[in-house]
Amino acid sequence: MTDALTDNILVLVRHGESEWNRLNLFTGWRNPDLTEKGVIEARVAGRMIRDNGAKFDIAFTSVLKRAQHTLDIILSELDQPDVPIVRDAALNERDYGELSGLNKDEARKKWGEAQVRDWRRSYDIPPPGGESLKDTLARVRPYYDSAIWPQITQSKNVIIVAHGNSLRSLIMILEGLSGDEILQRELATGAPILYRLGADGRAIDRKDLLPARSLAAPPEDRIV
Ligand SMILES: O=C(O)[C@@H](CO)OP(=O)(O)O
Repeated sequence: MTDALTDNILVLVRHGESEWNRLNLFTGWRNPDLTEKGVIEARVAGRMIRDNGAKFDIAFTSVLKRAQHTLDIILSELDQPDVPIVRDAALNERDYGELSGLNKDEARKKWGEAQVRDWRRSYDIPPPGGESLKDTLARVRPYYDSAIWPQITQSKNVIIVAHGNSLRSLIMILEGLSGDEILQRELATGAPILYRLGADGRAIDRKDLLPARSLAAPPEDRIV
């Protein structure tokens, strides 16, 4: 890991806590906004990124409110409100299909712990009518290659604010991880990950900016 920030900086941030994270509901493509805690997490994320000296040329996010709102707050904390923003459904959370809007504990009671775990954290088992992580990667990868990577090759600094599973897909691409390897990684809400990338598009180093205890909430409260 190096402290110096040079060209080809890519920052990933999962949105702050949403209303449905708080209610423990499967969310997917549904569109709840941030809670007050989520707004604070986004502000803290912006300050952590600012303290690391990152300046951005372009931002990418999904078409969902919780990610867009988080990005707006981060850019305002960075005092860079004019950074161009590209919004695309390719960066949306994986579609949870028929589970969308259901309570996660109720779902465990109905279908059993193992089945729900397979839907949530297997690589290639989709929930009924929804997308697996493999399906999500299949739409994130071409978008990364055609829209995001060309910006990075022009030495643009890029920030992406998205969702647990679209970000897992990006991390697989950046770190060259397998489906099994990525499933060990839980992404906390509002926790920025800063990458410096090499010419092959792979990460040269990674810095996780969320300290063990943040002003907003300890990381273990943010795994939802
Ligand atoms: O509900 C969702 O859309 C996601 C992210 O919160 O949940 P999970 O962690 O089960 O993939």
